[in-house]
Amino acid sequence: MNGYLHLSNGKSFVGKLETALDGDVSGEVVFFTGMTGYQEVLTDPSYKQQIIVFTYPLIGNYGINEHDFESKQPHVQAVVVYEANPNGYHYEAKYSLKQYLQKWNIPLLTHVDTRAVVKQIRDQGAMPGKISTQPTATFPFENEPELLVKQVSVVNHETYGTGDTHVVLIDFGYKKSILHSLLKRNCKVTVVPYNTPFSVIRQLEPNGVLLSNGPGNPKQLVHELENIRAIIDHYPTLAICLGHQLVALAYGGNTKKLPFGHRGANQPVYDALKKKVFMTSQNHGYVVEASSLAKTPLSIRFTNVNDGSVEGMIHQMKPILSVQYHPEAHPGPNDTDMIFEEFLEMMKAARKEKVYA
Ligand SMILES: NC(=O)CC[C@H](N)C(=O)O
Repeated sequence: MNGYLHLSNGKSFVGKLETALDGDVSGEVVFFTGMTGYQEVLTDPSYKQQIIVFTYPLIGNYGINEHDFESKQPHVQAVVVYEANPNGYHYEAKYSLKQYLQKWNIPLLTHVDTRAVVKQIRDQGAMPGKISTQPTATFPFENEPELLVKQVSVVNHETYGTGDTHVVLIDFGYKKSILHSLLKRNCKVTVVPYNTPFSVIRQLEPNGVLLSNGPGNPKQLVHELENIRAIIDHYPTLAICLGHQLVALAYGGNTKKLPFGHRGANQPVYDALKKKVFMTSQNHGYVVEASSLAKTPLSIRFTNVNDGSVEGMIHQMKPILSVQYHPEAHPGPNDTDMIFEEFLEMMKAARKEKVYA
């Protein structure tokens, strides 16, 4: 049956609705440019409430397996592709793309002119949209403003691994591969809810803290900034994506929305420390405003080569490292794996000096 993607600027695109739709589905329409990695994208909690348009025209070739999930369930609101492979040609494939989405009641709209959709978003920015069986849509769309992080963060503490370096991972919607990047480096990790007070973190006696990625506008978390500031002031910190944006806000910097975001696996980033360009995996719609950092103790270390935006910061005095991109690289190139090594070094140095006990 026909289905429609309606954008809030009034443009509509027809396609074939492959899954059942109980009522219209709304979300922010964003695009992902990677040729592979759709399973990680579907299950990354940072995509919560977003309608994802894949720019590569054939998605689903290798199906969905049991290992590459970034969380226990998909978080995207709906999926728009040109062609969805009805099979999954891989010995580990457990479901086809359609079967997997059907299982979770997530709409799949195929045979949409995805190039035309992306042109709209690139010209006018990521915007609200709706998947519907009706050829016309009513405006305005009722959308968002609830706190998305609350919906994806853990409720209780969860402990993983038995390693000798203890990291508290503050969960704003973490990807499993971030946890795995720590576990494979002999860390013990305690995952805690996004709003865990500093006093509770202190009782856990971590060697370092990791502020995770997560969905939504970082400014939705203004009420948490004082607590986040107290935590990162006391422990070696690695902050990824939403976590990085929160570090900037906690020190008095500002964030703003990018016109159409960075979502893909080949975003070039310049490292001013190593004087090298790395290819990175990314998924974000907001960004730290470079000029807002002038009055903070933070300096820019990484910059996006395409648009010059801030991709990572270091604190001038404290062991705090933050990156806008995804060093865990799922999906994506492993160029920036060294970020986790640097985090381990920061924790080791702090232990030696006994600065942060
Ligand atoms: N992956 C993330 O953590 C995304 C951060 C934030 N939600 C953004 O879109 O910018």
